[in-house]
Amino acid sequence: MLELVDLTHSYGTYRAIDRINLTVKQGEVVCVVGPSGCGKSTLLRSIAGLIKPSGGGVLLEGRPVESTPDNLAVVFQDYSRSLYPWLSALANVGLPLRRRGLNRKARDEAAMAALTEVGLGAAAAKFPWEMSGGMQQRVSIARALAYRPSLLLMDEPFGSVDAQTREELEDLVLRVCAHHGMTILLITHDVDESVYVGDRVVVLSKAPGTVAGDLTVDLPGPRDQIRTRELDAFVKLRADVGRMVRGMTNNHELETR
Ligand SMILES: Nc1ncnc2c1ncn2[C@@H]1O[C@H](COP(=O)(O)OP(=O)(O)OP(=O)(O)O)[C@@H](O)[C@H]1O
Repeated sequence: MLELVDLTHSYGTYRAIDRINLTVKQGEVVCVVGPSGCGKSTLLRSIAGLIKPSGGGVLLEGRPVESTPDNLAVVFQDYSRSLYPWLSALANVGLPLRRRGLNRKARDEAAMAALTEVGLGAAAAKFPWEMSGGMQQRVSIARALAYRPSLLLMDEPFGSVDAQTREELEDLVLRVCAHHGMTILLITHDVDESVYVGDRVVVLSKAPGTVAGDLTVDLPGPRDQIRTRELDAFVKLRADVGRMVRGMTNNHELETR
């Protein structure tokens, strides 16, 4: 459903990402990890049509991405800048649904259902400044989920919330996306999270970022925060991804080990 072909981007003379080739299947959860500054956010912004790549291209459901596609939603790490402070949680979640052509009543119903799904049904009338950071990020996630995109892009979505909220949100996103058959591309610097959340982990090399590794996460589902992380297979995968991020190994070496 998503295809990146030789995707390259430079800021002036500085090359941030270099000939990234990647195919993501419908319904897959793909995590992208890599060292700081390797171009993860540049990659996500190119897929979202927020920047025009200097080379190569992005195909979403067979169509070239030239501006932000309709069938896509993005969740950023910085929730404080992604919600409108003058709108209630309900109105923030309902706003993008105008693009779906829904009337006010249908928008409010869908927004309320999404807020309930993230545990914020009782806070629908609150404004962002009346909510904690974790609650605001839940609202951002509810907004993306309510929109029912075919592709959900997430850039460090759980990076600014406390550890317990983070675990709850990881499980929530996995559950809702699996239920609605959404495809997820999630960027994180957290190796542990990438293995817990992903069906696949794509590792970018240090700058300019290119695909250094692509690992299938063959762990039983549904994932469980305690039991999954105890599995020998989880511990091994986490070590493999950790080595790849540090440039100590690659796919070929892992396959021939
Ligand atoms: N708008 C911009 N103009 C110039 N350089 C930029 C711009 N955005 C990013 N860069 C540079 O491109 C490189 C890649 O940045 P990017 O934010 O994509 O990396 P990242 O892997 O997401 O980083 P981090 O893990 O630290 O968030 C960095 O060296 C950064 O300084």
